[in-house]
Amino acid sequence: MDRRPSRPRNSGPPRGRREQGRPPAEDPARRVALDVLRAVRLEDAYANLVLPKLLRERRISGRDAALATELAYGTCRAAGLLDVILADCIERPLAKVEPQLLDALRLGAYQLLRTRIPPHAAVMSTVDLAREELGSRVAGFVNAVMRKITQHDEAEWVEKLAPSDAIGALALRTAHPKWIARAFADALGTTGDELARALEADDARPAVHLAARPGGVSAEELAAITGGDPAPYSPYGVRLEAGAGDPGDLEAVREHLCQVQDEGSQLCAVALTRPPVDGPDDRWLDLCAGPGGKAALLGALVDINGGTLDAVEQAPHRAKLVEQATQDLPVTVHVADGRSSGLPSASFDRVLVDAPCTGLGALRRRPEARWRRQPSDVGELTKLQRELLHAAIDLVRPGGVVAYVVCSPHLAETESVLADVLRREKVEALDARAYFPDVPELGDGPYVQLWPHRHGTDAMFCALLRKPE
Ligand SMILES: C[S@@+](CC[C@H](N)C(=O)[O-])C[C@H]1O[C@@H](n2cnc3c(N)ncnc32)[C@H](O)[C@@H]1O
Repeated sequence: MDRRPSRPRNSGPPRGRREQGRPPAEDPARRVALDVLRAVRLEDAYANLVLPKLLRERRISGRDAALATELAYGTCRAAGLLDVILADCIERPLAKVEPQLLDALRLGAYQLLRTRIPPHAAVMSTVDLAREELGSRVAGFVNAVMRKITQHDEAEWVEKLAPSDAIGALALRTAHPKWIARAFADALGTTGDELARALEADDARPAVHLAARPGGVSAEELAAITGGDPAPYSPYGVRLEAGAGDPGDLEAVREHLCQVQDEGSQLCAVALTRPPVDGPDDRWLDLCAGPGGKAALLGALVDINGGTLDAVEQAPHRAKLVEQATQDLPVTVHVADGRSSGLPSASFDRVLVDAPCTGLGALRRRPEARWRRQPSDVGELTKLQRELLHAAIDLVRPGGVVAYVVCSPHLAETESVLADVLRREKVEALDARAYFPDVPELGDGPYVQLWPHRHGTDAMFCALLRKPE
């Protein structure tokens, strides 16, 4: 690789002389953020797994941890937007900029455009970090690029660089790839400002939601213990403020009184339990159980009535997580492909298919995911989704209920899967809205699509099907 830094466009002579030669400031927060960006780039790591690990290892807490979190997650989330702006400031294509240097530039650009960090501090700290990474030869270049970015605020940059089509412009403004903005538009329509509100909500930091373990504590008690608020819709939900620290550290989570679980996920799991069924109702199945969030909720609910839950998970390490999440519940974990689990046909009263999906509904929680996912992922997943749903319909008994759930609003993974399966199977689609009581804005049914901007949840989709007697 050519190791010369690229020259910024119209940069003139570097203005960073004052900083050159100065020893790098102690800057643990930015250092960690940069290391997260590197792990995401080089190891396909998940930022929300790497960051807490690095913070623990380096004993970073308090304000430094909060800053590292804001910078690491924010930069990952905004990467595509930052790149469009950086590309305008640098003469050569970004693909030709050294990757470590590009990480530092993205981190700096994020600070300049999307935080209240004073510009001089953002510029100087970025120059320092880049110099630590790559030596003094890059200092002038980084300084010049950063100063170029300060010439406009985010809104001005977006106006300058946005494509002419409405969805493309909205995608840039809300830091989404265009294909994802289009998938949201397909599900929501493009009239009014709802698409903009959906993409904006998807670009914001989400609150942490907890689910109180049924039969353990109530949501009100959990709220009092954790300092959160009872969630508006889930009978087990508690919402904590965004940025309230690592929820895994909460004593209530460690003691299995509750788990971290989006309120939308809670609602979809609970919806499976709500349609009445004639006859026995004590054998439930979770066909795609890892890492075990919904299995823990369902296991606790079925336990109250003396029933059992079977939990199938194909990936052995994720099956272990299901075991851990459900260790004191009547749950049997099977490591198997849900399409050929070996479990007996027509033997379960309720079956959940929480199918593998693009996760486009939970982009808020997985900062880098929007830039990693590709449109080509969708086709492969929808085949698996259809096959798993057929298997679930085989496994449920006549009169029993199947919930098909995905964390995505993409129509190919939601309505199209249902349309295809309903053409081939004799099952009745229930009006799922009836089993999300008091949840507003659920559309025309029969399926439920939750949204961050409407419900404050992930964009979970839920269909409920009944097998005829
Ligand atoms: C959306 S996640 C399920 C989340 C889980 N229900 C929860 O609430 O924690 C989908 C899971 O399905 C698993 N999976 C993928 N293909 C599978 C298959 N053919 N059979 C069973 N599980 C599968 C994945 O490993 C993943 O753990």
